[in-house]
Amino acid sequence: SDTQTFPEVDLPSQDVWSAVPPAPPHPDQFKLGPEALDPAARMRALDGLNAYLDYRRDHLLGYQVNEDMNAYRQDLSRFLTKHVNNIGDPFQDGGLKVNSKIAEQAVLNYFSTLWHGAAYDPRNRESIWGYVLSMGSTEGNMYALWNARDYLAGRRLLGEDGTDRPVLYQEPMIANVNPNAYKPIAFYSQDTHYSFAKAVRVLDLPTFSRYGREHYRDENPLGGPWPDEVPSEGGPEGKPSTYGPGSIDVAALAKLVEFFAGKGHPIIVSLNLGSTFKGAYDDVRQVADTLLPIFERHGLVDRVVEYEKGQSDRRRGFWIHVDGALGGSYLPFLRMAAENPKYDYHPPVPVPEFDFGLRSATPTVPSMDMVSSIVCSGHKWMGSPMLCGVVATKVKYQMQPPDNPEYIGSQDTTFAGSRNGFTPIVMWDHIAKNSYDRQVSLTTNAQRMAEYLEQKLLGLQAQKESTGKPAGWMWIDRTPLALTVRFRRPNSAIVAKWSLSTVSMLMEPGDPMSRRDLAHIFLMASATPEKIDAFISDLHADNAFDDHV
Ligand SMILES: COC(=O)[C@H](CCSC)/N=C/c1c(COP(=O)(O)O)cnc(C)c1O
Repeated sequence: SDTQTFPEVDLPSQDVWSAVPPAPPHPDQFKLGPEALDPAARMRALDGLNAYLDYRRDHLLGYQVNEDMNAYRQDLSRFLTKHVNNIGDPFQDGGLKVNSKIAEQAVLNYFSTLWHGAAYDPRNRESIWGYVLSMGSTEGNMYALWNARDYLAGRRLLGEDGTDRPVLYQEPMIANVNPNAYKPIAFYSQDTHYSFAKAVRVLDLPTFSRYGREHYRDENPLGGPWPDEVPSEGGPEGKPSTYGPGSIDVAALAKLVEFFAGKGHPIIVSLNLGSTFKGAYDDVRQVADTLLPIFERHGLVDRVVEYEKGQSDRRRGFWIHVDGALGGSYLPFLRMAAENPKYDYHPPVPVPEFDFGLRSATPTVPSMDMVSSIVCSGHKWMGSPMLCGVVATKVKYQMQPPDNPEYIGSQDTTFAGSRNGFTPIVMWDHIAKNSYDRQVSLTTNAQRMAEYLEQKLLGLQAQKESTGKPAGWMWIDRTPLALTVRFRRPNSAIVAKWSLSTVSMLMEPGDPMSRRDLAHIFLMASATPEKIDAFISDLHADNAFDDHV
């Protein structure tokens, strides 16, 4: 336990669990027009919205959000008296001096160390560059896929601008030997967050599924029609992946990657570290060790990219991205807990490796760093009143930006234009208050809360079974080390009260009789035993599962 005292969780004093939910604000109260609102009416609207959101905050269980605002109000409200904008590169001060880049740099270097990379140094191509996101991990994932696409498409790297004309998306010389040399293909599993379907659309980056259907129609190495995404691991006794843990099927991924690498394509693989519905962790170590021999076999470990006038550079032909939206910010501490006997923490399965320190080798390829980019959200595990996060890659992968806007006094190396300057301060403050030791206790406590919830649900299920419900009636399931537990969807009132996230799943694809309506709870730092008990007591009501069979 940490000696440092911490402010109490920033929750209202009233007894929220039995309180009647405040009415949602009425749209008429918020109608805006040519005239300013009467001051009293304006405050009534804001007061009503605030009371409503306080209640919703105190009952949020269904999403990966830590609602403990950790006294940011006391310490950081002064930064709301100015517009703070980190436009441009985080490590270049730029022309807009009202920026918090000093905090952003500290946050980035903290994650570089946490993810076993070297702190940023533009002269060290292995060091870690990144920036604090103005959206959430959707922005980070989109940026990482954009970086991967252009890196593998042979576009010019940052700093390769010694040419006699502006290097704006200069194309490489198309290798006449391999017409697919600069046509990267993206792979991600069926449990991947929907932001990837959006990102590949925005970037016009072909997935193996799209490119396979368009160019290799009847050649799916898995047999049958091309699947939309890489299959996730199957369930027990050969059951489909709907019964599975939610992690990627590495053997299936290897077959698909082998096929496209064999056709000469460079490869982009995105892996989940805390998948959206099941909280599963893809086995990054197994993927890296399995794919490296394939990359080596097809000349993707080291290749020459040639430009006109005899210019060229050497780079790899593959990119592994880790979507650590959820797990990127707490798994390092779970690993510390498992590795240091002083914490007396014994995980049920090994804590996955995933970061820049992960290296693979083959008999003929010496130790090689395998992860090219990592993302994590700040508003999930850490907790933040506004969206934020970190995207990180290595200096050696940075691309020449599309333009060079002199008027911002910095290179335009990020995704956004204006960038949030408040959230780097929030992330900095969170980190400054939470030592590694404290983080270890927070993350092991979350594991205990997940186990606590699971036991409570199993107890309720036993009661249901004793009154005639079939065995396993509540469909309770938890992937090992996941921060979420999934179970039968309760009635709509309970779903709304606790902001549960729900899905309807055909457990046997194509069989409507196998439909399960499921909900899940994420055990974030703000999911206290009192909150869990209050939720469980709602499930004991006779009608708790009424409007969903
Ligand atoms: C249904 O739940 C969600 O969509 C949540 C976001 C809402 S909770 C903050 N997950 C977002 C997410 C994202 C996108 O992150 P955000 O853009 O920060 O919402 C990327 N990757 C994974 C594995 C995710 O789970």
